[in-house]
Amino acid sequence: MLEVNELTKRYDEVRALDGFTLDVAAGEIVGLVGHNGAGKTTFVEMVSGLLQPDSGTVLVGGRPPADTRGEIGISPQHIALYRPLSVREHLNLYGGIAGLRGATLRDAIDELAVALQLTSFIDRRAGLLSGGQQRRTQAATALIHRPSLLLLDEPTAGADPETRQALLDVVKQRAGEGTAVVYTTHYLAELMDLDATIAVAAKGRVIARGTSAQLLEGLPGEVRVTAADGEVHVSSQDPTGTLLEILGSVRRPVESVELRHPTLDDLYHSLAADHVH
Ligand SMILES: Nc1ncnc2c1ncn2[C@@H]1O[C@H](COP(=O)(O)OP(=O)(O)OP(=O)(O)O)[C@@H](O)[C@H]1O
Repeated sequence: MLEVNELTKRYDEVRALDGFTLDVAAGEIVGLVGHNGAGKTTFVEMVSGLLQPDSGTVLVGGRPPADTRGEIGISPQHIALYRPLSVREHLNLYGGIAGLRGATLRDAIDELAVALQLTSFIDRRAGLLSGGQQRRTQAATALIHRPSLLLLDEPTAGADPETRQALLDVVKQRAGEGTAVVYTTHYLAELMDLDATIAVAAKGRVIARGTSAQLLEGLPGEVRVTAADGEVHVSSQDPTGTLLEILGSVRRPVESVELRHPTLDDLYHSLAADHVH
């Protein structure tokens, strides 16, 4: 659905993108993670057609972004709502631009209002909403026309747990219907919840890509065993096997056992640590 090949973009001496390549299939959620300044937002802006690359190509469903605007839904990192317009007016506006009319538009608004819990403030002006309510409204403007590609740039930044879960549930549902999703976040736990594949960006390129299981393979976990005569704490690629080995050799009563398998946080630190600007 999305094919991005070798994008480059320079701002004077800063290489914002430096050979950024990423494919996203229909129905796939790709979690795009990386340090501040890794190039994630620049990439999202290029796919949405807001920014031109110096070189490289972007294809959405085989066509350039400029020809596919109605098929893309974007929730930018910074809240971009019209303060005097109500939530319903936003959804009418965005849905209308995408060609939705009459009962189809009304049904789409009703459905999203329930899914993203907008109902209680749907006729309130955006300027009077809380941060979390604005986040949900912004996400709704990206979803209203059922785009085939969703670009969500830190959609849950500053959101409370309920807001976050409502959004994650809608994203999962849309992916289940075949929408391709690029989901930029610093909250790695969200990507586990979404069952997303992961792309790690650093210095303007994707340095690792795969399922979380693929990317976690080979990363060490930790085992800590405390016995009456002291503590053993080791890093191991097979924490369960190592734990059993230690338990087999301990001669004094064991007081506590701690076993930690590698997480996405470990992956993130191991891959991105060497690539900070
Ligand atoms: N308009 C601009 N002018 C100059 N430099 C820019 C501009 N936009 C981005 N950059 C630089 O390009 C690099 C990539 O920025 P980008 O916003 O894409 O990173 P990011 O991965 O989205 O970061 P964050 O996690 O902080 O949102 C940074 O070094 C940034 O300072």
